[in-house]
Amino acid sequence: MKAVHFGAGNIGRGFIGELLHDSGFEITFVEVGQEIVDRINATHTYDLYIINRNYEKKTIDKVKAYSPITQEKEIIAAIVEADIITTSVWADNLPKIANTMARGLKARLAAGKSRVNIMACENAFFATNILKKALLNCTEGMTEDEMTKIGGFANVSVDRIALHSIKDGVSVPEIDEAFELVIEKNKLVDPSAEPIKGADYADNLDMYLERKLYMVNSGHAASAYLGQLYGCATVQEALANPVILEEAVGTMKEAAKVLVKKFGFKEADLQYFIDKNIKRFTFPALKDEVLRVGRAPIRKLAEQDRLVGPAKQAEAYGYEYKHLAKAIAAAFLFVNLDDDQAIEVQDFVKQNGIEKAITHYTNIQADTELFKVILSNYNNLLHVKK
Ligand SMILES: NC(=O)C1=CN([C@@H]2O[C@H](COP(=O)(O)OP(=O)(O)OC[C@H]3O[C@@H](n4cnc5c(N)ncnc54)[C@H](O)[C@@H]3O)[C@@H](O)[C@H]2O)C=CC1
Ligand SMILES: O=P(O)(O)OC[C@H]1O[C@](O)(CO)[C@@H](O)[C@@H]1O
Repeated sequence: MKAVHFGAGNIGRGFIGELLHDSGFEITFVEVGQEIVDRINATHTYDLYIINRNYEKKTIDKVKAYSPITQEKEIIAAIVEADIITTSVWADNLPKIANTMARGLKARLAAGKSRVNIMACENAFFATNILKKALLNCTEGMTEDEMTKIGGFANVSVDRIALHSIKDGVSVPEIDEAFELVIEKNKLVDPSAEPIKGADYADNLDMYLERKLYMVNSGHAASAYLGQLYGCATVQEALANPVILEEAVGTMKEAAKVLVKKFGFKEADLQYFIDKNIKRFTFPALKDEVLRVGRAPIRKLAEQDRLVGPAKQAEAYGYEYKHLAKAIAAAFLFVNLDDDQAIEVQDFVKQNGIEKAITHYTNIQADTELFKVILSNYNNLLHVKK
């Protein structure tokens, strides 16, 4: 079986690549980083390291890689022959891969090939739908009809901590042993076939996506943003501070209350889920930088994303959101001179003031209680900043 995966980064090689390999796929990566492409093609293998098993090495074989800049013809040919197509390039980059993927899918249609499962494995709500939109709107412009004829576009929820270190000048993935990949079953080409071993298959993806983004990612983001304010370099350092731990767990609990109401999750199950994830975040051998976990704050402050999403829903249900509001306020103070989004937020706040920034990035209106709580937290946190 053959897989084409766009993005040979931490999740691409460290998570999706591993599962595809273990499910019996030969993988063709499509990757803009030439050094990663060359490294993969040098041996047609790559290594990954499992953090919780004392960084045990695992070698993934039967892989090759193409550059989308110089090898589009080869990528199109690989898409024609693929049994599955996946991505992990960042949701914002999906429009950038759309033309090549559309050309491949159109060539596949022309060749009379069967429908293929397509999944965008990104931390975003219904990322595969975002990819579909990009395929519709790109200059290559696929129609809805063409997409239906050639693809089973299944959304997924992606949960694994995948970091990297640099070995011989190239990044190598380091992964947490625990993971969860939930696949939208009814959108698959054959809903009764389970193409990726180790994944879960569900019809109601909303509840799993919200549990992942609004609980795992809210607590993680809160640790990163507050951690930086308290002078911590890693999430592990941050969560060793009981004040930050309480805030991070608080965001997860506030989100959990919403999910119990909305989807009927059992409170005890979500409490277990919180404890399990705090254990994952604080695993002693893990050194996860607040700069990585807090990266791209504009994406993380968006209305539907990990902090504002649950806060708005909590407000609508009349539930508490004080921890989420504090984490949102802290995100507005996140500094990383290597992160374009962090720079943009800081510049926007400087030029327009925090009030305008809150509404601009979160779409939370100034006349709401949530807005006021975020604003007062922001002003208090200015004094904490180290
Ligand atoms: N790292 C993690 O622990 C987790 C990451 N995710 C999600 O997975 C996605 C990827 O994250 P990471 O792997 O951490 O990032 P990464 O930066 O390590 O990997 C992304 C890869 O995509 C490549 N890329 C970017 N644009 C491309 C294009 N146009 N064509 C081909 N390749 C392209 C980059 O060069 C890079 O190698 C993101 O959406 C992230 O939110 C989800 C859960 C956990
Ligand atoms: O990848 P994002 O959306 O920037 O989120 C940061 C981190 O959150 C997690 O999904 C888990 O909390 C990661 O491991 C991830 O990389």
